[in-house]
Amino acid sequence: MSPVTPSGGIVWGGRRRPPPHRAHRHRDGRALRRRRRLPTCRACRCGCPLAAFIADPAKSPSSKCGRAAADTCCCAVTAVRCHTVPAASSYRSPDSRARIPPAAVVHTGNHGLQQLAAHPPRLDATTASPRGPAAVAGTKSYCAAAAAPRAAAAVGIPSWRSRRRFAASAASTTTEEDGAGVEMMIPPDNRIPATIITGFLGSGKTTLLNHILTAHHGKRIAVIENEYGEVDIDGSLVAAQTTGAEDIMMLNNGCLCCTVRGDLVRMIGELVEKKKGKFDHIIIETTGLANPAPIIQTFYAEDTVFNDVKLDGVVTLVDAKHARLHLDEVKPKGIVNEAVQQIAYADRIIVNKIDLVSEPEVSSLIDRIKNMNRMAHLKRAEYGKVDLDYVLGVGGFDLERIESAVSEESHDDHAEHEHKHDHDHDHEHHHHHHDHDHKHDHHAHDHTHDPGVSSVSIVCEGEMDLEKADMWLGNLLLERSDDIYRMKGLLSVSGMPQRFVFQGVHDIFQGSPERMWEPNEPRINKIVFIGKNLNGEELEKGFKDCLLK
Ligand SMILES: Nc1nc2c(ncn2[C@@H]2O[C@H](COP(=O)(O)OP(=O)(O)OP(=O)(O)O)[C@@H](O)[C@H]2O)c(=O)[nH]1
Repeated sequence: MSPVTPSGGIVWGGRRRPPPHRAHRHRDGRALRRRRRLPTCRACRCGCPLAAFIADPAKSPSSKCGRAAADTCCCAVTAVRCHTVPAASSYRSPDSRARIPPAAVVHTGNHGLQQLAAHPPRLDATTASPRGPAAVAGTKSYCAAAAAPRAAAAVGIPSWRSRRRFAASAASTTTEEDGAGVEMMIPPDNRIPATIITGFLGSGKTTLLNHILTAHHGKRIAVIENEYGEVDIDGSLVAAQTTGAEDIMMLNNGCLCCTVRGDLVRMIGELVEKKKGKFDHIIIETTGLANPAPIIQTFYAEDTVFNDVKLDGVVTLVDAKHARLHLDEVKPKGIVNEAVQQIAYADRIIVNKIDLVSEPEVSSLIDRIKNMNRMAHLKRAEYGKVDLDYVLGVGGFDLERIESAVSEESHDDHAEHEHKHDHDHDHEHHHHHHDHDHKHDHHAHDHTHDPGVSSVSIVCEGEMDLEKADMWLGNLLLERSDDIYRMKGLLSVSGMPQRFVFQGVHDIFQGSPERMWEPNEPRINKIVFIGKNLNGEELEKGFKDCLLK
């Protein structure tokens, strides 16, 4: 289930079920052995099999913060959050089981894209686009009553089949369900932005934090500092250098991504409750051994966090001298390599300590990092000295910035390229991305240098068949959501006058129609995946098969 977020996006979570005919067949058409019926989530009735959560409670975002996870899937946590999204007023679903924000576009499990196409945002009479002047003015209008049946569907619909039927009828009905001109205003997204600073042990996180805190930016920053041990060394290092204007909260004796995640939720809650209005930004410094994924998920899965705080970006420090050692480390099966994860989830990467290595060493490290995460911007630095707007106000999880994220995927290469020119070094330039600037055909990168984590980007012209795209993405996430760390895309959907943007972290997915396509604008689809063992050719084929023939 999914709400429209305060910024107008749609969020949903949980494992998707494939349509029945697919669920009972292997890809090659062989019939599957009949599956044992698994208990399903009781809280949101999404139909998610709970086996994974029962077998591995750690997989449930709720389990770490003390909520019972036994009969609740990750969607249910999302559902709780959905119902408490602040809104001008709230809609009570027909069965009165849940409060739904009035403009909630509640997805129907497997047909998020289709639902969106059926009910794109209705433009305000005074606005040209939901992301145009309306967004600047901080208002967006959506069809209110259209949310009602979807909300009902979300809280009470028992099976995938009926949800699908509902989606189909919603798409074709335009009378009372559409609310006949009733429009609701979505409030602007006033949630407090939060930045996660991560990076391996000693990479320069605290140094960067001090650089931010001591700079003149006019922002009032609250800091949550996580230390593995009981003694808050970093806390004193940070505190000693600040003017005392900022709040520094310590989270000791555990790592944010596991043992003290509940404390993070509590701490953010406290900050918001007691000090709202007294700070403009939250910075969270993780331990050097943190896996950012569960921390990112906390921002979506926990009401107390989601309602008041939005994740702005993940900034990862990489120690130019020692990174290779950590990236090369082979971990036992099932254990993640934190250094790799920290790069894979980053929106901004700072290759720090470049004073300690030669230029060719930095360049080859940068090439390697870019192969792992092509979406993140990358800068070199000494002592974390970067412009503040490089790390604050990133909008890495903001749908309004998706386009630049997927388009600038190539720009950074150019920036890096220019950088190389600046330094006038004699080494090879890589023209990896130049091709697609000139032919809007296809292009997929499957970087195999790092067998683990890589980026795959696909660009192709044409219009997407919504049903096929929905099915493809649904099945992909069903099978591979553990391996797909980040995903961002911009789609040209057949019949949708706006561009459709989306971003996801594993199976938490956020999407929204964006500005109108210009009359002569080429209908180009772009999608970028970052994940483990990605097969670029397979992804490209699956994606291109969704194009209207
Ligand atoms: N030579 C050099 N040293 C640096 C640079 N950046 C940071 N350092 C030093 O590296 C050491 C570790 O920096 P920190 O900022 O504490 O690193 P950290 O990532 O917070 O470390 P942990 O909290 O232990 O994970 C400190 O002594 C810094 O002064 C740099 O660019 N060049």
